[in-house]
Amino acid sequence: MAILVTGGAGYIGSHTVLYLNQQGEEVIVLDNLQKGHIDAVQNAKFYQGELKNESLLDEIFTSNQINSVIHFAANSLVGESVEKPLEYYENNVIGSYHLIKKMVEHNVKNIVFSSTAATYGNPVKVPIQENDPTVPTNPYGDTKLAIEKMLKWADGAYGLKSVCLRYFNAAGADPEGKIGEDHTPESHLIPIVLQAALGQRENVAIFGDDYPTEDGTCIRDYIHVLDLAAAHYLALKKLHETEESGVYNLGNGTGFSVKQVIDTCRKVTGKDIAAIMATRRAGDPAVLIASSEKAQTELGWIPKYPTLEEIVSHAWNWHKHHPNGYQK
Ligand SMILES: NC(=O)c1ccc[n+]([C@@H]2O[C@H](COP(=O)([O-])OP(=O)(O)OC[C@H]3O[C@@H](n4cnc5c(N)ncnc54)[C@H](O)[C@@H]3O)[C@@H](O)[C@H]2O)c1
Ligand SMILES: O=c1ccn([C@@H]2O[C@H](COP(=O)(O)OP(=O)(O)O[C@H]3O[C@H](CO)[C@@H](O)[C@H](O)[C@H]3O)[C@@H](O)[C@H]2O)c(=O)[nH]1
Repeated sequence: MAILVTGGAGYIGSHTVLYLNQQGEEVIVLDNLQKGHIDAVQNAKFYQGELKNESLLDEIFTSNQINSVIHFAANSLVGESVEKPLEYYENNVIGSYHLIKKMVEHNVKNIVFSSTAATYGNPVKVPIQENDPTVPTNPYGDTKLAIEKMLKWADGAYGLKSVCLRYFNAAGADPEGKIGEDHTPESHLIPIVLQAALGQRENVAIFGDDYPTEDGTCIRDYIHVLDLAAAHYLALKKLHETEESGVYNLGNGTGFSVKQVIDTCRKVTGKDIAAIMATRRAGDPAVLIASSEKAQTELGWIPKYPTLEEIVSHAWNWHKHHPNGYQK
């Protein structure tokens, strides 16, 4: 039996495909390559196409023996979603609707869904627990919450079992350096700081230093991309064993401010990275830190690379050797 990975040519998807290969699983990838890279897909049957292409989904589900789906494909940038909310509802919510509809029709009963810390909005407390209020501060988080709800109702009506994984900030790269992070244009903090370390940018702009945090900059919980990959595999196992749906946070439980991330990158790279102050980016909550106790207890998930130094080192290894990402 095979696992269908949507968005498997993207950053987290490609690392998960690599991890699934290492576990001996057969993997099929669907990606429209709007953001992904074909060279990031290791050892999987590849379909280039859209989530909303129902006839393509029919072909994928009929010509392969798929018993589970891991669903990464989405638009996923907080700032962009504030500027282009309708694109986010169309690609994320409507795209997922077509996928879920086709899963139900083809009797595929298990899905692991990429949700996000952005479903919480400004947390009422940190570390955040799964049953804390979900009040997104940006359209992106709202689309992910809508998909979680669609999955919940689909479980009740059709017995479609889902695990929604609310990841905090994915970072790092394959420790062996085979694949890494390449978003174009790049908007994520760690790759931007490392591009500055490589001299590809003059400096890093810090988006706001007037947040209610110790140094005034936003605090995030950075989690290694391969630890996320491992959690998907554990989530699938749990779905097969228990046939119960669930929602889990995935983070390390430690927060780092933007300034602390830049300092760690300076330390790891040995480069003098210039930073300038800029205004706040719309939609950013001040602090996001996970409690992942539930994932640890119920999925048996233990992050293998929990320190920010390791995460940045693996990212730096990738960026140093692939300064232009997947571009030849
Ligand atoms: N990067 C993070 O820190 C983070 C944190 C929390 C949640 N997530 C979620 O994880 C998932 C993966 O994130 P990522 O950083 O790897 O993003 P990414 O942009 O690198 O990967 C998404 C992939 O999906 C593909 N895609 C998008 N829309 C599609 C569509 N309609 N049909 C087919 N393919 C489509 C893109 O081409 C891309 O390869 C997303 O759902 C995102 O919301 C990411
Ligand atoms: O040039 C930059 C880029 C980012 N930031 C700040 O750095 C922090 C992290 O930003 P970024 O790396 O863009 O990640 P987030 O906006 O926190 O979002 C990521 O993490 C979320 C979960 O927390 C996911 O849902 C999103 O998909 C993923 O992009 C934020 O405070 C940004 O304002 C800067 O100050 N300067």
